[in-house]
Amino acid sequence: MEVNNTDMQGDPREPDRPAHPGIFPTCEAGKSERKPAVRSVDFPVSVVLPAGGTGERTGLQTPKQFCSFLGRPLISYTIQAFERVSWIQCIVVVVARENVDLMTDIVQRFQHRKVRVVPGGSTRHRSICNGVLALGEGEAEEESPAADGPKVVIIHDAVRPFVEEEFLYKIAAAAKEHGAAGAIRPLVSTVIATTSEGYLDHSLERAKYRASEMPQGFTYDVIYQAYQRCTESDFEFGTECLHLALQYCGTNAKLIQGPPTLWKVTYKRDLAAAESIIKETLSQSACIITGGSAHAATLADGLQKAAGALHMELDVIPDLMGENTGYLLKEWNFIQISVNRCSLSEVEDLLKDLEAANRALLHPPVIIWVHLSASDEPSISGTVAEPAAIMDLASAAKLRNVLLYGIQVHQSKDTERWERSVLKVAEITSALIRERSPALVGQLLQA
Ligand SMILES: Nc1ccn([C@@H]2O[C@H](COP(=O)(O)OP(=O)(O)OP(=O)(O)O)[C@@H](O)[C@H]2O)c(=O)n1
Ligand SMILES: O=P(O)(O)OC[C@@H](O)[C@@H](O)[C@@H](O)CO
Repeated sequence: MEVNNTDMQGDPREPDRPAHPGIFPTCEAGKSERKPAVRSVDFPVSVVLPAGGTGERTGLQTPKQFCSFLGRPLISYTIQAFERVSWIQCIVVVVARENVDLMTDIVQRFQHRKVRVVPGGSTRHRSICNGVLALGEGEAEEESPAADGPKVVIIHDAVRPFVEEEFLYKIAAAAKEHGAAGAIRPLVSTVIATTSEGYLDHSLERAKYRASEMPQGFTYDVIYQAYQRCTESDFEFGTECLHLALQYCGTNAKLIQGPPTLWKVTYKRDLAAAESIIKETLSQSACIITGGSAHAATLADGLQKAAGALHMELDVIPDLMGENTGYLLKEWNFIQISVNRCSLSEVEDLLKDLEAANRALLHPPVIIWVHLSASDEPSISGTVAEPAAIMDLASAAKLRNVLLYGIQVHQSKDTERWERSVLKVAEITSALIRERSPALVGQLLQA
């Protein structure tokens, strides 16, 4: 099994690769061609997600792993990042005893698979140890774990939601080969030692050091024995599993430089950053449904031309039939254009399709109903949309975690005015998709 060994030799000042938060399934229909094939391991791998902390440094009452973004707790995003990896067998989530019921409810509500919830301890090491022991429950002897335990255990802070499958592969493969492996990142600040009086004692040469991040991987027997042999002081004050492997098992971890997305949510500002990344990732594309109307196709064409400046990729289709049904499985944003048709039947059909695809559990899909009044086309049912109708339908959709917005636009014969209207539709659409604001749900905005 070939593990890419250049990761460690990378220049610590190398330009960071663009953030690719791996929070969405890489196997989404129709998008898999945009992602390189991911590699798979051929040995059993399980995961321990320590989530038993209180998140004091956020200053919030709610532990950060349970803070919600777009209706889902942070930990659910992290679990999703692991459960979508086909070669991961079991995910043990370790939470404070008082949060076991809450965590069990989250697992059920978001239909997470392969997950076990176990009570944590008073420190991170104690929680991780509980998770490791839970994986090996069975006929474990003193110095060796249960025979049916996993070959490799990946340990990953539950508050690091943006982990990519390819990097998990690298860590698991290196752990299998070397007994332990860990993610590292270049240091941003220089590390200094202080005197007891609070003065500078000395500083470390930054180029020689790295920040230890997560995920980390261990062969099960290494991490199991490390926790069997470590001291109470390790349990109480330690922060580094790689150190335990070296200190108590003589296992020197292979270090692999990871992408910048491995950062840990620690402070309140990190929660805002995580929400921004999640929203950004959901907002990169949209599907315009024209219903086969020439006027709608003209508007769609104008929106596509404006989309580049709005950093969005727009696909235009007449309907969601045949091969276009794949959009229901891969797209998060839909723009339904109705021409001189105040009936919301097309939107109602789209809502039914989305419900059947069961996507809204993971993230709130967005539907933007664009009512285009074209003066030279016979009106089917009035030329002005009824605000109350869309408000009512949007309220019903919200209960199913689908966000429905409306835009009213008139196709002017004056080219300049029409171009301005098209640009305004593009700007409103982009903002609605990017922000997914609950406050604007059911509103009929004017372009
Ligand atoms: N007794 C503990 C303490 C921490 N953790 C987990 O270890 C990870 C990294 O720890 P950290 O970022 O320090 O989380 P908290 O301890 O919650 O944060 P704070 O120190 O601000 O309270 C988190 O997912 C946290 O939930 C744990 O499982 N059990
Ligand atoms: O110290 P904290 O509990 O905030 O976070 C844990 C981190 O120390 C840990 O995730 C990495 O440094 C890798 O060991």
